[in-house]
Amino acid sequence: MNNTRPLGAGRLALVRRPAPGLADGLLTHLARTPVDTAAALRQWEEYVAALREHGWRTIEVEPADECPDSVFVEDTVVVYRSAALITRPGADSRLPETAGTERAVTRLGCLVGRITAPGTLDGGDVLKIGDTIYVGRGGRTNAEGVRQLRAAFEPLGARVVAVPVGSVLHLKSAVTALPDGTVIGHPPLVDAPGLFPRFLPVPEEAGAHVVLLGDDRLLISSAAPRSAELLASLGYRPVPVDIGEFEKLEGCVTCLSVRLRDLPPAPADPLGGRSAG
Ligand SMILES: NC(=O)NCCC[C@H](N)C(=O)O
Repeated sequence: MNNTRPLGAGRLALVRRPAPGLADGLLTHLARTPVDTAAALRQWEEYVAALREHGWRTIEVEPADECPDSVFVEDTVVVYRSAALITRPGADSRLPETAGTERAVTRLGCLVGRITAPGTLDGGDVLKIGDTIYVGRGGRTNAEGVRQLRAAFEPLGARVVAVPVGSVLHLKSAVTALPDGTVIGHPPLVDAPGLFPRFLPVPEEAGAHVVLLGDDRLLISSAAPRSAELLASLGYRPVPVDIGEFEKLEGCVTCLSVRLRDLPPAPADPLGGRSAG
């Protein structure tokens, strides 16, 4: 067994540089505390570096400097196989964020669809586990958004499961999944854990969010050391990152990137295929 991972071998993540007005980002469940924009930029750079160090090629979506929340790029698109569904964010101030994301996924050769009014859907409400797509129906994603997601992806082979979300901003503020499909979450914030076939409680809110870096590595907030310890005890290798300035704005490790899978190879791309983990 060896630990080498070929760099640039098909793992691709979209990221978006923080807007100058980041500190004015939306808050729904948290009280506002001052955000240090310079520290946030450093944290974002370290987050991007962590993706790269673990074999991900990162692509910067063009900045949306007029939108304070644009760094949370995950909310603007949902990718399943090679189809990219551009969202219609549930907060009006975030609507202009999608245009740049659409240009980025179009350049990557995705089939592009759009959530249209009156549907709303934030990417943070969508958790994919294999061909099962859980979608949170909450403050940002409405029933019409769920219907449009189903109509877009079920013909491609997905099964869409709607999950009520009440205590947190997005479904993925409450739960994410381990590489084996086990859903993890901090119980006080998970409205319906029984909807998931396997559910593992974690001791911290920030410990509910992991990004699968590949192999057994999990990107996790440094604000969740006890959850990281739990995951390490299960044979995973947590990779902690400090995203404290984004957590003040109800962000988490998942929402700062969009990991792409199953994209067709782009002929002009010297790296070839992009099947991501
Ligand atoms: N997917 C995510 O977890 N996104 C976080 C978005 C936070 C931002 N302040 C918002 O309220 O839209």
